[in-house]
Amino acid sequence: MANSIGNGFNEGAGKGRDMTSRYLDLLSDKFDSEEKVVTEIINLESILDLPKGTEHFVSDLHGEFQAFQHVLRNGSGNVRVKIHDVFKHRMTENEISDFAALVYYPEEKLKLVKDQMASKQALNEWHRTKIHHMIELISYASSKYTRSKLRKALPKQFVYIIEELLYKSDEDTNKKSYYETIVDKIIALGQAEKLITGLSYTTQRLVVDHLHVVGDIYDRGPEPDKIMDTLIDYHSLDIQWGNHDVLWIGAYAGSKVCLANIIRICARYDNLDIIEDAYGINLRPLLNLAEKYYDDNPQFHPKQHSDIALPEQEKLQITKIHQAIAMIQFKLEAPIIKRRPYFDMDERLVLEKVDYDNQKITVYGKTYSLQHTCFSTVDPDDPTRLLEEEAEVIDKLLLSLQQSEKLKRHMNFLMKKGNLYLKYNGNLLIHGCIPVDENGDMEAMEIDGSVYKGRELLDKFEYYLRKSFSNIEQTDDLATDLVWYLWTGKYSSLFGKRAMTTFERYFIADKSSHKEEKNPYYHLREDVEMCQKMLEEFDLDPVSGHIINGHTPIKERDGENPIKANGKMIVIDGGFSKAYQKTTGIAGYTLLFNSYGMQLVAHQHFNSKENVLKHGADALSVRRVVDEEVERKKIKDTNIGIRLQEEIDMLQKLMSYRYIR
Ligand SMILES: O=P(O)(O)OC[C@H]1O[C@](O)(COP(=O)(O)O)[C@@H](O)[C@@H]1O
Ligand SMILES: [Mn+2]
Repeated sequence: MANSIGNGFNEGAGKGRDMTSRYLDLLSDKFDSEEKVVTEIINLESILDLPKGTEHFVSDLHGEFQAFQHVLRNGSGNVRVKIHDVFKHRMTENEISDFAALVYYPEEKLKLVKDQMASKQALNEWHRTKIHHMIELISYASSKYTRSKLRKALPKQFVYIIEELLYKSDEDTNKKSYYETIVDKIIALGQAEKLITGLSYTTQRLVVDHLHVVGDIYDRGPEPDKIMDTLIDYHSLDIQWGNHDVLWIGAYAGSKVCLANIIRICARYDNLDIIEDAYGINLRPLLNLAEKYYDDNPQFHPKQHSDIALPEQEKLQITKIHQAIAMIQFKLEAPIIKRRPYFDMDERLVLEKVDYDNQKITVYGKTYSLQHTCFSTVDPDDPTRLLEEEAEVIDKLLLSLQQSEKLKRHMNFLMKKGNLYLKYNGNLLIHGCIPVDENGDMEAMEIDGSVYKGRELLDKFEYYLRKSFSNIEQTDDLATDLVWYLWTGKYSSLFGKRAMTTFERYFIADKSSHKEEKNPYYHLREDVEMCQKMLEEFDLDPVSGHIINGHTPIKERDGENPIKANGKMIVIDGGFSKAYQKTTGIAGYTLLFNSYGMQLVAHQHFNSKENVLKHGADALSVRRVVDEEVERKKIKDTNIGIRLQEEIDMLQKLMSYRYIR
């Protein structure tokens, strides 16, 4: 379940005492002398006193790898801030930007400079200066870390050399030429570029200690797989699943309806490459079915994501696939709704509500005409029955999906690092919401004969999601159905709306039918007391804690404020997703939480990599202080601090148990 830290030792009970001495015996294998115990205690105690590391929060990445990696490489502007701190009296703003660009994209920048330099000698000189600047920058950026932590962040092949340069002593006199020789030799041996590249990545790593991804890595954008690969390599992170992420987890875990959804969304956003090329899933059977039953249909044209128009033939093919998989999805929803009455989704039995003779539908008590229908595989007498071909196609797709090694790796990582919510350093991180009613009371949901609400309900959801993931051959058990419920159900903490109107959005012109009513959480979260109540529900301190949400794009353009309830609630979905930037008016929010407090960063737009390289780094992110710490926060005030303190307590016990008689 979501994190909680406890030492697991019960001093009072006899059994606990046995456990403790067994643990201490084990511990004494590692710390087999008094000196080793003492050294470790001193080491841990001094770590507790260091300033807390910087946490970096991002959310709603939606497959936008380029924008994401830019934010990651510049630490939401943090790299530039550090460069500015060190070099403001020695460099112009342009030089600072240029140096920042080198730190973000060292390989490309080095190549660019090499191509521009007039002579080898000039290039060597440039390398020499940059090495010195990098060492200075790293020395500053690492000042709140232990030496051992810094060592882990250094490029392996150069650790010894860099440490010599970092911990210079006696520079003015005896060793001056020694340090100069080191740098000269690096250049002479052709290692300068490698070293500068390594130092750049070290800097990127030092400015952010820990990353939180508050959900929605997948869907809409073109490269979620590259985001996943980047996250897998990242030094320290956690993930709070978004509704789109659980849709992918659900598909991998055996939910055919989740699978139909992910393919439908990929078709809708012209991203079928993710399915076919990135994950190697064979779409041929689906294409054959689509060609047989469907034609052009403007409602199912893919959304363009680049300025280059799609070739007509390709567009037509995607349009057909889009319809084929959407109809399979609507059919697959029906049996789940029927076998799980407590999902309370009868209104979503849409295919059964259609009047096929008159092309009309009655939903939520209102009758609408249908347009652009594509019901050629629907039997009006049994509208939700899959054709044999459709059943075969979805089975084949599932088989192919579950055999994708890359997807397996990515989904395993999502499960390993992910939770439905996370309590971290006193804050509650959650993608969507905590379902509440208009009075602000936790909403209850029945699952399998028992009723759950608030934190208990979320824990139950996570329990079933993990269960489904560990039985991927099960396709219609409760656990698998509940993963789909998390995507679209009324009391889902990830969806946060009463119903998803996908069918209406495709087939009904009247936009009032498209509206998706939000959970009252979304207006109640403006209220300080309500936020405090929710923090208490999760055993967090209502005074110092914050809730950090993603999921709902903040319409900055319309004056909406991402900082709500006096700073208790921070919503960081600003629209990495290009598809949503029109609505939000900005290009994404990120949040930084360092030892001085919390700052929200609003990114005005993400410069393309090429632009950053040619014209220097973008200075366009705007920072807003959310909360300032009265006293600088130290590691001892954090989650990690609590764990370290427990280790110290244990070592102290070991001292008296073993060594002090
Ligand atoms: O913009 P699209 O592609 O029609 O998607 C709309 C759908 O996405 C959702 O907003 C869910 O996605 P988000 O988590 O990104 O909001 C649904 O509620 C809605 O039906
Ligand atoms: Mn979302």
